[in-house]
Amino acid sequence: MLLESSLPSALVDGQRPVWLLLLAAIIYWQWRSYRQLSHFKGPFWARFTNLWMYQKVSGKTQYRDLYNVILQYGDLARIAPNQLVTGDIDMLHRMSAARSNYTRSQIYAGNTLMPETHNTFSMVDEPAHTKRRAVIAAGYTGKETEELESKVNQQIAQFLNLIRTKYISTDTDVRPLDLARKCGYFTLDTITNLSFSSPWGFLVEDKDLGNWFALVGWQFKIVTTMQSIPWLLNIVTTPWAGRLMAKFQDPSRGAASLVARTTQNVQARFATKNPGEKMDMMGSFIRHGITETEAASEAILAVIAGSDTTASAIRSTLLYILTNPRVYRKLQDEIDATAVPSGSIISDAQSKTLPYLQAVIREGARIVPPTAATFAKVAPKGGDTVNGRFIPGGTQICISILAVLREKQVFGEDVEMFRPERWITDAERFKGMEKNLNMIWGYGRYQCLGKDLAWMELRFISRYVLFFTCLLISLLKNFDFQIINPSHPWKSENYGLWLQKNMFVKATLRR
Ligand code: HEM
Repeated sequence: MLLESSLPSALVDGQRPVWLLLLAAIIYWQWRSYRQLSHFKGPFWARFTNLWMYQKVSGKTQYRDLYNVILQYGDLARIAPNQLVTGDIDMLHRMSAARSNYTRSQIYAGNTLMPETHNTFSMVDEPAHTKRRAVIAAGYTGKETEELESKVNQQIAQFLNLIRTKYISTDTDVRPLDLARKCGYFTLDTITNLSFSSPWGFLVEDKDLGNWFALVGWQFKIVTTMQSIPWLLNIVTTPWAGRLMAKFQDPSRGAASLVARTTQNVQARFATKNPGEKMDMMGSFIRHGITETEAASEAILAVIAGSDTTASAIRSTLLYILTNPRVYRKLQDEIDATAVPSGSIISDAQSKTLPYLQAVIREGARIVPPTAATFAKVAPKGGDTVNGRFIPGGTQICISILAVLREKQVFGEDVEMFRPERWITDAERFKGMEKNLNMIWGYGRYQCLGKDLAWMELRFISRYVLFFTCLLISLLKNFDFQIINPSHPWKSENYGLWLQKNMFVKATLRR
């Protein structure tokens, strides 16, 4: 009696069978979704609900939680009713290889940056993705970019100039320098210089133009949150939802300001007599047949993907150098002993005289992967059998890059420690570590297109190392840095991409 009176009236009148049927359907659906991956272990709640993943995303530590799940339950652990996680390099190759029958998951659709226009990174339609990749690939190799090195150098010079003119401290006058923010300015100016032959001027103005850095945190959060809840993702990635959201955005602030500015740059280019004439990334896209709308969406992707990842890599590496006096001293000694004019491009031969710097850069990318998103792929229709276990078709498989970069058999027992010396080893061991490290770029047909630009092999030294090397050499050669607050050196949160801020240092002149 009491129970009946506390139930909704629909349950106690004539509609009771309908409600019971609905309840039975829900229980059956839950049971079925639990059953399909019940032979994979994982956290208890993750077997029944996506809220486990949502909670980890909101906790801003998903990248580490997924690694811990693998440590506890083994590889191919279950992290949601329809999701597994892997840190096994063979599995990663299997899913992304050129002829793999795995596909991208719907999560990628959340990377749409303009309503109704997909970019390479948001395309879930495989043939469309392959076609678009072919159009833009040449622009990303850097081979069609005139004066690539000098464009990077211009920005390094600008960065050094900013520190020299505004942020040099003395014993009596401390001028805190937020390296996190300035590295972001540097990479945004560099990528816009490479894309449009004209940097946007964050460094010159020393200003967060369009409030990008101020607002990026909650914007990352919205994207990753909806990516962790499939039904929400399906709604927000529909064209009408995209149009609706665009209406509420202020084009002078945050991501919308980046979109507006990039679109203006692209429109200006298409308004010229010969839009494909300039030898920069945009010129290359146009020469390879891209339309104006497609060009805008690809340029926005290049600006966001190309700036944030690289800035994170530079910040993290710098933080680990500055907080490890032994490494800092050894590196500075190596740089001082090398006759490289500050800010200039080092030759292949010179690069070989800087083995420790290369080790530091590799170890920096290993200890804090520049991006730690899940990049989930989907098992083929008929399913797949991996190491004797059947993965039903449609299962999403996420990547734990941290598991790849913390593999003890490959990197040694001290995987949690920043120790560049591990890279100075025999060729065989180095090859194994490099194979794992290379996974920071993804693999095969989905691999990062900016890799060549960022880490292009110039035999021994890569262009990423070049990009990076020149900046690190210049910074460490010219200045001494001291973390201002060693107990809170920076604020770092992970939303797949990193949100790193407040990395205040005291910079003093060395020469
Ligand atoms: C340290 C720097 C960087 C890292 C670690 C990195 C990593 C990645 C990863 C892991 C992916 C996704 C792979 C997958 O879907 O499985 C990706 C995609 C992509 N990255 Fe990067 N990236 C970096 C820098 C850059 C730069 C500098 C640019 C542009 C100039 C760039 C442009 C792209 C593009 C366009 C894609 C989409 C490729 C596709 O969808 O086919 N990235 N990157």
